[in-house]
Amino acid sequence: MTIAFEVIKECKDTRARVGRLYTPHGVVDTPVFMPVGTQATVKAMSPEELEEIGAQIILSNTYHLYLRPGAEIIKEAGGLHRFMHWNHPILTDSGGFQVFSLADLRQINDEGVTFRSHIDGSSHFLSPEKATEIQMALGSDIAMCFDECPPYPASYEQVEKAVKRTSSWAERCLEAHRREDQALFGIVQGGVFRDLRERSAAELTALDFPGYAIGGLSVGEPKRLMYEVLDYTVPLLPASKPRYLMGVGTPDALLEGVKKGVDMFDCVLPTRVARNGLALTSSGKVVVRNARYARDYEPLDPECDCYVCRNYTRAYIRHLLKANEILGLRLTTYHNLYFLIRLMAKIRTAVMEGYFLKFAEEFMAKYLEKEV
Ligand SMILES: CCOC(=O)Nc1nc2cc3nc(NC)[nH]c3cc2c(=O)[nH]1
Repeated sequence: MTIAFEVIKECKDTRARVGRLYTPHGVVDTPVFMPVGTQATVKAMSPEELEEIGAQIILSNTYHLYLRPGAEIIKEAGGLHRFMHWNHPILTDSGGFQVFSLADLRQINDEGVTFRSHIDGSSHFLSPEKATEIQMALGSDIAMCFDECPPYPASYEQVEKAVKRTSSWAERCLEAHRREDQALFGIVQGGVFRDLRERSAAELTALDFPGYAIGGLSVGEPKRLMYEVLDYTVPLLPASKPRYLMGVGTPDALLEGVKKGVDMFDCVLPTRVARNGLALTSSGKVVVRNARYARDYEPLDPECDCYVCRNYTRAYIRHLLKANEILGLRLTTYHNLYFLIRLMAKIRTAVMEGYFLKFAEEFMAKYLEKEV
């Protein structure tokens, strides 16, 4: 068995659950937040710092690594774990979403996708088989099926077409997948249409994947619509397998997703907003670049016990960011990742000890009470 998942504790009054994901590179306690390491690095963080922060599993992007440095180099280097010196679990996406959102798409048909590289304009073709081969070469612990994620809003016909393709491409990925030490997860599409979500889930669960992602969300739809889709989509997935909500998210969305039964999350938010000088704190967002922090000698988050909050002030980090000093980026990123990973640890404890709903309510009351 390349991957095994066990539910350790279920919440009484919500769908939240604590689980354990066993992978070839180690065990992952869920619910888990996965830092995004698009180009084989979580921007501005070393693997040792990620371990210090408590990161259990990271995500890397197939589309990017295929274009640069190329799957062959990473394979020759001994695979992605060795190449980037990260000896814990790695999940790679299939490249589908990236092609749609980054490359200038030349053509998409039932065979696959022809696109021009966003780096040098060269022409490429990605198919379910190719996306699977690349992920086998990278050697991630969890690979994702090559899917079609429609934009939002999208017509019923557009979404239906994407569901059909995603299901047929999922079969082709399964057919092409040959690595015993790598799990392949299916991705449920269907946009915001209940019958299409039901159809996509039925077709994918029939293929008996070891885990399932809920795709096609966090693509610009209102949050309440995302939550509505989760409410009727999560129950369609096998309770004994991990459920992964892609591209989510903010602290409130993480809490809501856990409440609705999601086990795995990824989002560029903590690293991306750090680059804009925004820190996540227990009482809301702190835009530490603002002049109001020039003489603020408090830590980013007075309630945080991370390395950054124990040793640096808002005034110093603001100075670094204003001066475009690399350390400013690093410190803000370190804290933001720690904040989200710590939040997931608190959520796991709250579920284990039976006070998750109370924890979620108290956290949200504090977090959204003000833009600090
Ligand atoms: C992470 C694995 O994903 C894939 O291989 N395909 C895929 N990726 C997505 C990434 C997304 N990020 C967001 N919001 C930031 N929404 C996403 C949806 C998908 C998706 O449907 N399909």
